[in-house]
Amino acid sequence: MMRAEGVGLRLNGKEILHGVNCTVTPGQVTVVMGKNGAGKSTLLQIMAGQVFAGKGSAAGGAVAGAVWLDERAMQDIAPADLAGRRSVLAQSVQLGFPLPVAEVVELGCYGRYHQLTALQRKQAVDNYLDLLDLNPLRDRSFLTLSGGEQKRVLLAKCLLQLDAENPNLTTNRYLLLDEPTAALDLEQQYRFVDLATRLARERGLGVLAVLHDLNLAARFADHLLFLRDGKTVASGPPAEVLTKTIIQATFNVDCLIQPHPCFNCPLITTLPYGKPNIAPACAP
Ligand SMILES: Nc1ncnc2c1ncn2[C@@H]1O[C@H](COP(=O)(O)OP(=O)(O)OP(=O)(O)O)[C@@H](O)[C@H]1O
Repeated sequence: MMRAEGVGLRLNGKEILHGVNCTVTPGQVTVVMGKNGAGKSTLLQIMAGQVFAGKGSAAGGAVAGAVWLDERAMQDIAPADLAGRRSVLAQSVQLGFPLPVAEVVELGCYGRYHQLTALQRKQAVDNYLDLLDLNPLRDRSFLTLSGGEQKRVLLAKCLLQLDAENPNLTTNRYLLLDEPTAALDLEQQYRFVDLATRLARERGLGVLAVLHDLNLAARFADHLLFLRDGKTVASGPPAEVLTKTIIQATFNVDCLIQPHPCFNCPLITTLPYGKPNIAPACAP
């Protein structure tokens, strides 16, 4: 299990996070939601071990609290070990040179490059290119891809880093996704989250995802954490925390919550305040 306990961060006099707890369980999907600037990415970076709890952050603030990866303090885990235990899809990634797609994906096995033969590396790359429907793009420069295509390439690299499809690995592995569906078309959004969920259910990965879409979260999350201004508004299973009051307190929007007509989860329609032209049946 990956756990953040009482995580806090203050930067330039501003409280970015305060006393936040977050758990990622192998086999499950935890989704973090909140308005822009709520502290979601900061929490994900701290949980990823990119900013150490208990030590000064790169930006100068001290991180309070602790992060545990399977009961070991995050800062005690060697980078090479950490690389095989968790991978991170960042919100935005800049690549300064025109690497072909297949080579970007191959960077995922950098940590165990010399343990694999050239053929094994190629097979691993082919496998994850297939999984993400990227074969037609394999020789294209990463820099020429659309934003959504780049996201899929980077996910393939993250999954290869974890050897995510390998059923023989016994250590827990965690996939941390910061707004993975931003820039994806509707089909790809669904496929991306569906794939992450399948890897959790079938391969036992623990998934932590920052999402902005309440309905994707309602459909796929096992656990939801709502943040506002760096503080926890609510945390729990979707059935408990997807309420009008909590959504209002987190996002400042009103909403209508109905049973989903197709899936066993709620369907949330957000409603702007003060709109007189809402049909009476939808009035909050
Ligand atoms: N070095 C810094 N100094 C001051 N404030 C900072 C610094 N770095 C980040 N912040 C602030 O911390 C807050 C949380 O940022 P974070 O990126 O975690 O938000 P977020 O919830 O992921 O937002 P978004 O949905 O827009 O991606 C923001 O208000 C941001 O401006």
